[in-house]
Amino acid sequence: MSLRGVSKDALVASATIGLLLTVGYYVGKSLRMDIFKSHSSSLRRLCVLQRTMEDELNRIMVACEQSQFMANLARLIRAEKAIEIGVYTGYNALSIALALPQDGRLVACDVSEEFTNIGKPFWKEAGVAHKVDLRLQPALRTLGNPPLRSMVRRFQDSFNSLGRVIRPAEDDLETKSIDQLNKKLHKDARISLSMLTVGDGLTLAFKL
Ligand SMILES: C[S@@+](CC[C@H](N)C(=O)[O-])C[C@H]1O[C@@H](n2cnc3c(N)ncnc32)[C@H](O)[C@@H]1O
Repeated sequence: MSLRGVSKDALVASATIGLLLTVGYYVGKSLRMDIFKSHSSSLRRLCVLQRTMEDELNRIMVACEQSQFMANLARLIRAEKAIEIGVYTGYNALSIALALPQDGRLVACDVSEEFTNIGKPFWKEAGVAHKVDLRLQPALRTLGNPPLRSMVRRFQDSFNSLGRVIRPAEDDLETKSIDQLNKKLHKDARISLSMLTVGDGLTLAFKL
């Protein structure tokens, strides 16, 4: 049989090719969108990194591999809420916010508008600004808020302070505080503890 001189086989073949091309177009489009999204978030992180490197205090920034690891942990436990204590230019805040779901929430605590203003525009560009609840006041005040206390299930903190914590100097209050925290955590039977020598040190404390 033929339709206006075109054979049935030719019609089936052209319809199949048309279908394949349409499916291919949409699959390709969605793959390109995923690749674009992932490139775009890496690019935003790079922008924050670049801007941070221009700051004279840049050595206080989180190590990139530490931030990447924490963001992957957040993905692994499917975290929906997180707290960043000490935002600086917001590199880690951006990594964690990207790892949270669209309706996730990151309470970001810092005392410096000057520091946080450096990275803030990139949270917006990366499409995660709506997840970040920046609180510009001492973190103790923010965390004293009861609803936030219940958010603290698992937490990370820097523990090593560039190795000084092994033998803190008498007048080094900051390092002594980290040393005391480590000792306290070590004795705490309510948590399972893990310490990693990544960046300036990473303590993982999982509430049992
Ligand atoms: C080591 S940096 C944080 C690095 C940051 N997490 C990152 O992604 O690069 C410490 C930050 O803690 C902030 N800070 C110091 N005292 C604070 C306090 N009492 N409450 C909240 N933030 C504080 C400082 O302004 C600084 O930005």
